[in-house]
Amino acid sequence: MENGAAKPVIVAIDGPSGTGKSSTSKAVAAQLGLSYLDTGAQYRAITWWMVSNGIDIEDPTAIAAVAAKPEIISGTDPANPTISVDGTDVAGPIRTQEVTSKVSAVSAVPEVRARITELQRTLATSAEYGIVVEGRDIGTTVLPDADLKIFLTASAEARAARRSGELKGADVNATREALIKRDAADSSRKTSPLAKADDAVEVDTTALTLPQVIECVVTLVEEKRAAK
Ligand SMILES: Nc1ncnc2c1ncn2[C@@H]1O[C@H](COP(=O)(O)OP(=O)(O)OP(=O)(O)O)[C@@H](O)[C@H]1O
Ligand SMILES: Nc1ccn([C@@H]2O[C@H](COP(=O)(O)O)[C@@H](O)[C@H]2O)c(=O)n1
Repeated sequence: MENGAAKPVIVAIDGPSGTGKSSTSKAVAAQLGLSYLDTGAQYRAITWWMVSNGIDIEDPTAIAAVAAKPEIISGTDPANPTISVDGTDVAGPIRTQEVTSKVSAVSAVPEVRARITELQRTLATSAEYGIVVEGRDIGTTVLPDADLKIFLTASAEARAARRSGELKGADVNATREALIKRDAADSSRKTSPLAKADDAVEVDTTALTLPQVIECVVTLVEEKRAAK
């Protein structure tokens, strides 16, 4: 950990599924003494609540009507990121296949995005030493004035291989199709789609190891900090 007397720095890391956003962001934040926010976990948490409360995921009006109800709390320590809904730890349940398959429909609802975006901005502005925020629309919508914006990419094949390794032998082709489907839904929604900000630095991670990506991002953050 290192934070010294440096001014707070806000880093936005966006990109499609499986490009390494969470692994990279957590490691960079830990190495530089910054907070860390996984915004996908927040969208998964509200999706988990909708499913648990019998809300019809195919009905955006029904989702919008209850979007303000669940209390979602994110812990931003990169060594122990937490996520709870109405006081219940949902770190495990939000990673189920059911939530993964439904999250894009819930996250496309404008009232859900407005609610979650507000939470994200509050956390980002209150981080004492700065924060690494990872998601799909951080550089474009949530924190358009971030000090540094990174857009991670990787081939669908590399991302599927990474994910199926993580899911202990899941079928690579099925995993690849599921990733592509979720990216298409996230990129084509009307409100705040997955997109690279014009001023983001694009890092193609296909041929890079995770430590190489982390080193690349740490260097970019240090350069920004030095220039502040
Ligand atoms: N450069 C890399 N080389 C090899 N494996 C990697 C690399 N980056 C990440 N991984 C692995 O790929 C998997 C997905 O990474 P991670 O969860 O960080 O991606 P993500 O972009 O946050 O995905 P999602 O948006 O779906 O949550 C993890 O098992 C991680 O360890
Ligand atoms: N800024 C964001 C972050 C995430 N989403 C939605 O959440 C889903 C899950 O994200 P993971 O990173 O945990 O895989 C993602 O597919 C998006 O639907 C978002 O909309 N905006």
